[in-house]
Amino acid sequence: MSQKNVCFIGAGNMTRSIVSGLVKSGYSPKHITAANPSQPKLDALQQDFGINITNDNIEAAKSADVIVLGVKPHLMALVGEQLSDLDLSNKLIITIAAGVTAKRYSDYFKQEIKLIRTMPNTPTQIGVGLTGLFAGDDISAEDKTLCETLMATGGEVFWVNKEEELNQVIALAGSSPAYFFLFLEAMVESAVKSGMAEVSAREMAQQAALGAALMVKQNPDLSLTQLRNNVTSKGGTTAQAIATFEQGNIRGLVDDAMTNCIARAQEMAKQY
Ligand SMILES: NC(=O)C1=CN([C@@H]2O[C@H](COP(=O)(O)OP(=O)(O)OC[C@H]3O[C@@H](n4cnc5c(N)ncnc54)[C@H](OP(=O)(O)O)[C@@H]3O)[C@@H](O)[C@H]2O)C=CC1
Ligand SMILES: O=C(O)[C@@H]1CCC=N1
Repeated sequence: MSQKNVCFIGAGNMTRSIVSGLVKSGYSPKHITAANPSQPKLDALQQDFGINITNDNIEAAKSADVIVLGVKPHLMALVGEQLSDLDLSNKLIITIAAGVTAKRYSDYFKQEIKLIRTMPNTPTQIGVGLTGLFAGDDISAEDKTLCETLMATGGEVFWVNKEEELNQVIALAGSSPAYFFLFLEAMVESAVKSGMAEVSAREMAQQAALGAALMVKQNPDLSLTQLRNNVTSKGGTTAQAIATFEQGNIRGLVDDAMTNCIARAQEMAKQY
């Protein structure tokens, strides 16, 4: 991969995940800079990955070929204002923010910019992430390849044809690691309530989750229902657990959660 200078504006959770994926895949930390107002997260990134750090967004962006916007959506206007005096015409801007539409960025940065919208997730930090990507017709094949190559260091990439489809990527992959963590939390809480040590309960639940995820991935010809049925003996223990989930309308609950996730992204798109 050609080593472009990449800067991250904002050094929070998602920036850390992407930087980790990049460096672990062999991207030179000398070509990576993170900018953040407070110091501790920057220090941790420098210590863990050897990247350059600064408190100055403009300094970071000046020497960058690629600027990754890693701040919360409500701060995007402020960051755009801060960088608006720079000539950004030769830089590729990648945003990871949920719910800020591509057309808003030219207003924020007060100039036409080359922008690709992405939706990564935190498993990117260990190379098993998924990033949804959207580029308008104005973006060159070269810039698309550059963005894809950078984001693919953290796992799989998936281009969407319409910008609205990124909201489905949020519900399915950007936000969803938190759903699975919630499920594991609930399992561990139940086991602890029954008297098991938390550390043992977590170990068993996490190994079962890992095994289940790998079985799904390694058996693309088996339906999810088949994989579930293979665990579920008639009149047995799993059947009782599954019946309890179904009685609690787990499918309806998941549908509501994902629908509300998408609705929030749509609401944010009007807000920011
Ligand atoms: N977390 C996730 O799983 C995912 C997040 N995203 C998107 O990533 C973006 C960041 O989320 P996340 O990493 O979770 O958030 P974090 O709060 O962890 O990180 C945001 C960072 O931005 C910094 N910051 C605040 N103001 C500025 C500024 N003016 N200039 C530069 N940096 C600034 C904050 O610094 P300080 O703490 O010092 O205020 C903080 O370190 C969001 O837009 C979100 O939608 C997308 C996919 C998944
Ligand atoms: O919760 C959020 O808004 C961000 C986007 C996807 C994951 N975290």
